[in-house]
Amino acid sequence: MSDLVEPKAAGLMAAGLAERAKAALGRRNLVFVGLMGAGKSAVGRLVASTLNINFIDSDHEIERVSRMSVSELFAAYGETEFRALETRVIRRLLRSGPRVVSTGGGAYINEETRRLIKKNSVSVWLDADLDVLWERVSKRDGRPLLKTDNPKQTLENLMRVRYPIYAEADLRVKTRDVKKDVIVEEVLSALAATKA
Ligand SMILES: Nc1ncnc2c1ncn2[C@@H]1O[C@H](COP(=O)(O)OP(=O)(O)OP(=O)(O)O)[C@@H](O)[C@H]1O
Ligand SMILES: O=C(O)C1=C[C@@H](O)[C@@H](O)[C@H](O)C1
Ligand SMILES: [Mg+2]
Repeated sequence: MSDLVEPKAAGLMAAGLAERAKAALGRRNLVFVGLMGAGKSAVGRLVASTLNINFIDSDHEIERVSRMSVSELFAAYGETEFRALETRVIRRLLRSGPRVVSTGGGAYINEETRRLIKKNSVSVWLDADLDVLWERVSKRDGRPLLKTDNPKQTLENLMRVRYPIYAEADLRVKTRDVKKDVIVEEVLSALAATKA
């Protein structure tokens, strides 16, 4: 079950919050899941630098090892092969924690990948409303699943199918139109409240 972190006033990070969050994480990985545009990559990177631990983005790692972009991989091999590669890459990334890993939007939906994440990680679902996601993803191309006649409708359909699965994540933080620092602080507060 996910714990929804209530928004709180933006401000200076509470003294010791990063230390408490890091202690709660222990040797586990912190894994961001959620739909395209939720901010997994952007917020994940900031959380990692705040905690002073390594950050890796699974989409970037897939592109590095395959020397192809995600769009090229989808076009050349299709989604099924992409998912198999994604599972292999994430299995390897999760082997040595603690690490912050931002996953691609579909990673947690894959049963095997989800099982791997549940084994040794704290997962955070960055939850967001359709309009927030749409505002962000419509600014940049390169998301093969949104190359449809009505990408906003496609995004909404994905929300319907995927949100019950993302809800299996350990933590849930509602992202919205606020500074990334506010979301970072809410992630750290949620993490600090977990038991190692
Ligand atoms: N809280 C925020 N406020 C404003 N912009 C944000 C916020 N969080 C993320 N963004 C911006 O939204 C865009 C999408 O974010 P990001 O690439 O991190 O999403 P993602 O969840 O990793 O998506 P994908 O699954 O496609 O990789 C980026 O330009 C990022 O800077
Ligand atoms: O939501 C998804 O299924 C995807 C999201 C991106 O991060 C990429 O991993 C790819 O475009 C697939
Ligand atoms: Mg990303």
